[in-house]
Amino acid sequence: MSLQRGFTELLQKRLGWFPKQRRLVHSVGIIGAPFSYGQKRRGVEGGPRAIRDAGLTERLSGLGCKVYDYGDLSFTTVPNDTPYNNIVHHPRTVGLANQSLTEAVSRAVGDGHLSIMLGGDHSLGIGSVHGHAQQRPDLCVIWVDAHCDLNTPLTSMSGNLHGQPVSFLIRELQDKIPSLPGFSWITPCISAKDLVYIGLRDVDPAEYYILKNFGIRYFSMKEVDQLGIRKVMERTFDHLIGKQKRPVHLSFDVDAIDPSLAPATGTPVIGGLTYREGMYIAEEIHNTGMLSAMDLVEVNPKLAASDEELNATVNIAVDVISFSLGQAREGSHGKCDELPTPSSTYATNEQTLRL
Ligand SMILES: NC(=[NH2+])NCCC[C@H](N)C(=O)O
Ligand SMILES: [Mn+2]
Ligand SMILES: [Mn+2]
Repeated sequence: MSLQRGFTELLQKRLGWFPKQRRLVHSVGIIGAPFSYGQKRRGVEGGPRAIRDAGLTERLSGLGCKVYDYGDLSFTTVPNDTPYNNIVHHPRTVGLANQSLTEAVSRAVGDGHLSIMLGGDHSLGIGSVHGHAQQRPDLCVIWVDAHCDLNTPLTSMSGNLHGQPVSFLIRELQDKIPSLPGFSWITPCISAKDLVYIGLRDVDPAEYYILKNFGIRYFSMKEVDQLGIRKVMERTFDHLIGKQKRPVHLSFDVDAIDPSLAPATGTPVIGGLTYREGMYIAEEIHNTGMLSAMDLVEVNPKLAASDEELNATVNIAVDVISFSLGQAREGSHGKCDELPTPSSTYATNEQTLRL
């Protein structure tokens, strides 16, 4: 990308030569969600800042996206937020955060943007999908993650709500979900058939029960190995989109990528997606033309053992977003629409020199 931009800038400076107006790819709305109460390791609230500092806006603008930054949401820590059932931590704080995220995502999509939510922990998936669904009730969800985040408040062994968001979203599961303080506003908004997982490799017993008994489609790392990422994506789209196009919500947990590549995250699991598999997923989702909102969550700068680890993780996060928004390894149209000829080069060079 920077090579391409560098080339264009060089042509502009040296030759006074301008390519045709770049094609506008997307109008995107960025929402920062610096939130960590869905799990116990502080630091993941620094995700939005780290991802922005790595140049997200510039990368997206360079792709031709029109970027609108809604800034960071400010979340309230509810006092006396006692655990539900002595297990589930910070229910009121997590519930309230997701309520305001719902509004923010709904507004961004309502304003005509493709919503990009920067987490924060994955409990934020509740509000992001919920807010998206308020505008696009026919959406489907691709959840790229080492974990399926499908525990209910009654099955969670960790008590962390970032391991439970999907259970609040699926209609068929609702008679299994207790009423949690802080969560009364939620209405489930997807069916089990509207969801596909990619990258799973750490699934709890109750989560496996749900995957199997509710007919949820998933491609664990085993299927990625067996089929290859190309077939995984083909089958994902066959299942979710088929002939009837519909909006896609991509919820990307950075721990889907192998921890040797993206180590700064709270629940790393060995044996993850390669960089190339991660980018292939993002490229193919972009190619559907149906991406309407996405999440990039669980980047925890405080868990990086060095600057290299932090940069590696954050750069992958920016790459996943950029590839989902149209960056392509083969290069892309609209960057260079015509080549300068010797005569146009000469003429514009003269002009530049005279100025
Ligand atoms: N978003 C995540 N990183 N989730 C990890 C969840 C781990 C575990 N299954 C749990 O319920 O606690
Ligand atoms: Mn997750
Ligand atoms: Mn995960």
